[in-house]
Amino acid sequence: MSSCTEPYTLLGFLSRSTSCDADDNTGPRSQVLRDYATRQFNAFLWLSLIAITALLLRKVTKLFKLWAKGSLIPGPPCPSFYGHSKLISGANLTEILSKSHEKYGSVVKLWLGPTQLLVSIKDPELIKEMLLKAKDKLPLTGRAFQLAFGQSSLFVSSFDKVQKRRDSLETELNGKLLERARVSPTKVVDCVMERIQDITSKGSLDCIKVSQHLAFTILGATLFGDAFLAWSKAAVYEELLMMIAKDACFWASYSVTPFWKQGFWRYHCLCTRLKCLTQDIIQQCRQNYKLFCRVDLNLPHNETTNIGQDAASGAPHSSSDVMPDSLLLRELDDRLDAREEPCGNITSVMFHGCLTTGGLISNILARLVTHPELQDKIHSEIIRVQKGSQKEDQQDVDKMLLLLATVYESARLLPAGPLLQRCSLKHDLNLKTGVTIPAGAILVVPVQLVQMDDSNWGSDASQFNPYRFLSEAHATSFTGSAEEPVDAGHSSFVLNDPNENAAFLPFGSGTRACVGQKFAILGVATLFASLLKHYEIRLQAGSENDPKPMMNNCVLQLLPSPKIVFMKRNSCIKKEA
Ligand code: HEM
Repeated sequence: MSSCTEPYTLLGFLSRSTSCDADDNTGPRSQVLRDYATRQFNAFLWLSLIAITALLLRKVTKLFKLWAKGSLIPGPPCPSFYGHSKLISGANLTEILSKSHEKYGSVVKLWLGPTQLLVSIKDPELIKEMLLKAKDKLPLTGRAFQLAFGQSSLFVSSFDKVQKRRDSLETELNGKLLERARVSPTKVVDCVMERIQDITSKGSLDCIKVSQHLAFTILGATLFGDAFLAWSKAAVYEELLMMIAKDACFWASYSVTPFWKQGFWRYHCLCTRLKCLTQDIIQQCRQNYKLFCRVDLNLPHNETTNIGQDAASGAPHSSSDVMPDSLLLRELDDRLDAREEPCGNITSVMFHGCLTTGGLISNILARLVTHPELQDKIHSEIIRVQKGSQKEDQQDVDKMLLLLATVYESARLLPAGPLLQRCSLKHDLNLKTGVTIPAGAILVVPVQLVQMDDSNWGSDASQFNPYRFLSEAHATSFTGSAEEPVDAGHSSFVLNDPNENAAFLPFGSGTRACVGQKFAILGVATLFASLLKHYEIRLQAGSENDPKPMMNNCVLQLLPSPKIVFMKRNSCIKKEA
């Protein structure tokens, strides 16, 4: 029997074709080829169909699981197919959650649509457990940062992607950078005061404006060093940051990036300019550092410092100033993944740090001007601590208990946002109470409610009372309430660690907690120690003194922002700054 009559496969057919070509005509062979192609194509279609069906089945199973597990969590019944989304879009979510928690307990669910389950937790111990176990952030947060500043390894949804960078940033922030933030406020205050004088000469000054400058300058000076204080483009950088903050959440809320909208391209252009400016300041830092090193090699130390100062366009610095900045910038700028945007991490940290720190400073300013007696006490405390201190230029804020308590209390009463948000992208979350939260559900903590709840903070929970963070040295437990104000200046009083109360959450908690907490608290306290030593801050006559918390540029702030004036201290004739 001829080999040409053997059953065919494509390989067999092709290998035999040359030998058979001579005596066969081409008709049956092309037929065979066509049949073969048809079979392969059919097989491909079948495989695709099976894969798509499996994918859909997986999605449907996941959806059924979400519905089944979601139905076990207490919450108001769904008013329509779209769940409570219509209700939420027209009203304040915190208010809705407050009512739901009152009715259904400490874990409550709301459907934001047929596929989106929101679970809110209000009990501090459960919150602590959830924030430890739920390691991912909502994709929306990651998208907002990515859209503005490109791929980075901070503020990303998945915990695995941020873990390494979080740890190294935390070490730097709580080490060298904290030391630096403790030393630089006098320079920062001087720098900001120049701008404040400029603004007051043109019009009035409000808490938000001042705090934005202060936060921006202290963070910039800490991250980029003294070169930042002499940087001519700093004002443009600050303005761009604020313009981006206005729109960041809006553009990120589109599930498909709206390339067809003109407004988006304007926003994109602002972000690109901000990234270029970040590169510019980094370049300046590096040049200063290189110049400093060159000079350092050739000259004795005293001369080195002087020449280094001249070189840095008038920015004074010393060798200890320059080194940590360069290390941190290298650390943040070092891309873990080739797709990461150069400077993406640095710009993200500046963005988050400026907005949140600015919010906290503005809140403290508003409290100080509406509580002048407290401001006087803090001023006395600053003077008293400084008298006993060896270092003239450094603020010993650890001993300024009332000042620190004021920072804690201001952060408690007005967190950066009304909700902390998390999710567990891959696994269901089993809480000790037996509640199971399905994977992919949006987990929120209504921080404003928790931080103003009588059961966590006592009957004066909604009042501004920094003394709640101070207690007598022999008192052991910290309940959060302080019936009798204590004399903070008396050495027998101690400052309570705010994190001992599980309901203190302005910096979040658990696996994705803010890595800048210690840095922000001590940095802001040091800044106020410098500011209040030289200036008295007063409410401008006729200004609003009962502002309410509202969202402004991505953070909660007291609005309308109180108008303030700065009065120089220790001068016979107090003059307005
Ligand atoms: C008053 C100032 C600040 C406030 C109120 C604040 C607040 C927060 C909050 C609420 C979170 C989310 C926490 C959670 O979900 O559990 C967060 C995350 C974060 N914060 Fe801050 N923050 C402040 C300053 C800073 C500063 C100055 C830095 C760095 C220089 C910083 C770096 C970070 C980082 C890197 C994260 C993300 C952690 C992650 O996604 O894993 N923060 N912050």
